[in-house]
Amino acid sequence: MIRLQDVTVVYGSRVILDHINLDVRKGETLAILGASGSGKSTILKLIIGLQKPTSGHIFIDDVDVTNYTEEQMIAVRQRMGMVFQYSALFDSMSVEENVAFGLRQHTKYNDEKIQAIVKEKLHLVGLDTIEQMMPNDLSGGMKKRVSLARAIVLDPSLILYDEPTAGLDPLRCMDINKLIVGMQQHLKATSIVVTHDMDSAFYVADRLALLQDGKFLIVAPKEEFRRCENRDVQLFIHGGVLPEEGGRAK
Ligand SMILES: Nc1ncnc2c1ncn2[C@@H]1O[C@H](COP(=O)(O)OP(=O)(O)OP(=O)(O)O)[C@@H](O)[C@H]1O
Repeated sequence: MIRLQDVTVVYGSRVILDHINLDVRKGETLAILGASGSGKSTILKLIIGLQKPTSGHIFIDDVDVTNYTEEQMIAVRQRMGMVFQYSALFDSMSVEENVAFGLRQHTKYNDEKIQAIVKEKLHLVGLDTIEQMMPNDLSGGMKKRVSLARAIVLDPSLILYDEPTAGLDPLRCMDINKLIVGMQQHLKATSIVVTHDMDSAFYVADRLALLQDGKFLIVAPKEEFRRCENRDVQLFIHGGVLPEEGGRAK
């Protein structure tokens, strides 16, 4: 579904991604982990075409989109839903207008149909009867849900999540984790989740990828990732402190 082939991204003299390869399979949820500044968001930007690689190729549904123009990418992006860090809702628009945005931009549906779809998507993320509220009146968790409803409004085949649980308390994090799994099951979409949150990654993902020094240290199914004996992987899993220093991890 998504392939990054020998991709390098250089900003000035800094190599952010160094000849990386990644396949994201249709229908799976892949979590991309890594320290701050390791290039996780850059990978999302490459996939949605907001960033071009310095070298290498990006394939979406077997089509090489590396050299697509912005106009060509707009059509590709319609098959993608993006849940931004901090929700990125339009503050001057109601919840309904926020969720309807993609429909108004990319379809010719009448108001009645748009309202029905907005209602259905809000219901899917567990928010009923809040269409007329403004983003500033919503809690952080509700904003994330609205952001997710907006992302799925065009029934995307790929959903990209940038730090979906950032800034939420543990209960709200679990709400969002359950929603991510629910969306994947309901829409049969492929999902990529960029996160620092190990618990969230293990909850939502089929496979996990860890970026370090411009490369993937490991890309593996959840259990294989958990059992990986590489010391840096174990340090990342355990938040920098190994359970038994000198124990299993090396
Ligand atoms: N347009 C740009 N020009 C120059 N440097 C950039 C640009 N975009 C990102 N960077 C740098 O590239 C590095 C990787 O950024 P990126 O946002 O992909 O990291 P990240 O892993 O998502 O970090 P975080 O977890 O903090 O969001 C960072 O050091 C960032 O400052």
